[in-house]
Amino acid sequence: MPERFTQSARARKARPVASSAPDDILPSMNEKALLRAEVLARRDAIPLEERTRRSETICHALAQLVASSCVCDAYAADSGAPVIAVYAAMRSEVNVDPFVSAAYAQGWVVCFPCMVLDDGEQRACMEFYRVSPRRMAHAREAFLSHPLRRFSRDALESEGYEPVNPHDLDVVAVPLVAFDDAGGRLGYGGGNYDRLLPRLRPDALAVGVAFEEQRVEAVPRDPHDALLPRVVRG
Ligand SMILES: Nc1nc2c(c(=O)[nH]1)N(C=O)[C@@H](CNc1ccc(C(=O)N[C@@H](CCC(=O)O)C(=O)O)cc1)CN2
Ligand SMILES: Nc1ncnc2c1ncn2[C@@H]1O[C@H](COP(=O)(O)OP(=O)(O)OP(=O)(O)O)[C@@H](O)[C@H]1O
Repeated sequence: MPERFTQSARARKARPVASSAPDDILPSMNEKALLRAEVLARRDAIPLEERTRRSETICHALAQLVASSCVCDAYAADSGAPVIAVYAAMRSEVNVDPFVSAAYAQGWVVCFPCMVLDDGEQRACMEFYRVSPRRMAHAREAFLSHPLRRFSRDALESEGYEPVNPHDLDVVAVPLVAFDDAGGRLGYGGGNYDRLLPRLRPDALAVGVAFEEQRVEAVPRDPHDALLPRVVRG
């Protein structure tokens, strides 16, 4: 698909930022860029077969965590289904496909992120779209295979995809570049999850997923950084 869907494509690599940034934020941005590059190299070095095997273990633990959380208890009482945000793995991220399969098998509602650009806006924002098992192949071609591309909200809507309000998310599996034992987290540098996490309901379960190689002593922390105390790692 779907060039008609796409407004622009940008593959991004971690790199030190340009020196035009204000002095007060430059040190942590450069520190983060260097840490990002170092941890991504460590994650990329895990052989694919091993990543697949360890991803399955992580997914199993994640499914158990969600099933035993009070989020699911609440739905069991009124026979509704929890709304779970996941992601389509890129590069060497933990592959959460086995968790997605388990979620569908439980009848949970599954949502994926997509970078959306509104008319006249410069900055894309991350929205979550519900994807039913029936629509999975369509969604994969439409937007899941291009996590960094920016899509037109109207084009997505005309294909039947409506964004989910973050307030309606019960569980969010957060992709990570790096994390520490104090809840510090680092992503690809878009600030997307930093913006999302404070918008979740207080009772929502946000949980990072990562390989042990992604744990670092301390992630540099800025005022905008949202903490993520829970990480399922393997
Ligand atoms: N698998 C997966 N999917 C994902 C994510 C992820 O981490 N993993 N994302 C996790 O975020 C989003 C895509 N990742 C992105 C990472 C960086 C930028 C980015 O740097 N964007 C702007 C900077 C922000 C701005 O415009 O001010 C840019 O391109 O300059 C965009 C998207 C949504 N889907
Ligand atoms: N809540 C926010 N409001 C405005 N800008 C923000 C917010 N959170 C992050 N940003 C901006 O996003 C940029 C990237 O931040 P940072 O390097 O911490 O991202 P990250 O944690 O790696 O990304 P992500 O949150 O997508 O995983 C920074 O320039 C920061 O100013």
